[in-house]
Amino acid sequence: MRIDVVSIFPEYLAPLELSLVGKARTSGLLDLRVHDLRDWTTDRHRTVDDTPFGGGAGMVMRPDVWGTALDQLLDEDAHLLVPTPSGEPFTQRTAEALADEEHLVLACGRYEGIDARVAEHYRSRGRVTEFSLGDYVLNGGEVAALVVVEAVARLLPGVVGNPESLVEESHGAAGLLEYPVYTKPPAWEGLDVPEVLLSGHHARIARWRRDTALERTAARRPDLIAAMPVDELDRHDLSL
Ligand SMILES: Nc1cc(-c2ccc3cc[nH]c3c2)n[nH]1
Repeated sequence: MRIDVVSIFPEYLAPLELSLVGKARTSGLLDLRVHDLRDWTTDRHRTVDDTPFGGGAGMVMRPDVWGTALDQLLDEDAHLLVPTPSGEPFTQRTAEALADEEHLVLACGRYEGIDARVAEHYRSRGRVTEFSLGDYVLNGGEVAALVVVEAVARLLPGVVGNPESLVEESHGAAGLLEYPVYTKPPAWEGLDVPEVLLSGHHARIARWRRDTALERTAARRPDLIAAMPVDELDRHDLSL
């Protein structure tokens, strides 16, 4: 998979040289290229923004500079991803779908955002997804790009050492939150590890983990339970 990330702060993406994503790049599993949007400017000051039509505070990123950059980076099978507070939610399902694609291009905005005509223009030429990480406002799209690259890269075959660990995870196939995990020592600060986990009884351990995941999900994310298909609820012995 190839991922291009365009930003006026390319150094923000430096953490993607580390750990699993860094190894995926070195091994060739992931072809990740980070670009400075200002490399596509033509004026002496390398200007990427201007004042907003209609007035208001802040600056807006110019469509022409983005257009020059994206015309160069987007090929016919590329999927343009634009982080924005007004986008559709980015979820594990989104990551799973993106992990099957050949080429992603992440356009990281700053200031008050990117001129709306950029997404509009490229929608007429290929796939564009404006997405949000959640209902809070960041100062730019770079943090969202870090999240997307990590969430997608870890799903690529060969990136995570033990693919089993991708099966049982939060918001995984069961759509439940993860159960709590424990390791040695068995007692710490007067707190013990749940007995069942020391029993070696795999069926009971599996049941405890599923029940605890359900309890956590019902308590912290009732929306996930409400969104669960009826046959899934039945599978978890849940009836609403
Ligand atoms: N979920 C979420 C995305 C953002 C975001 C994304 C891009 C830009 C550009 C300027 N401000 C931005 C904020 N905030 N929160």
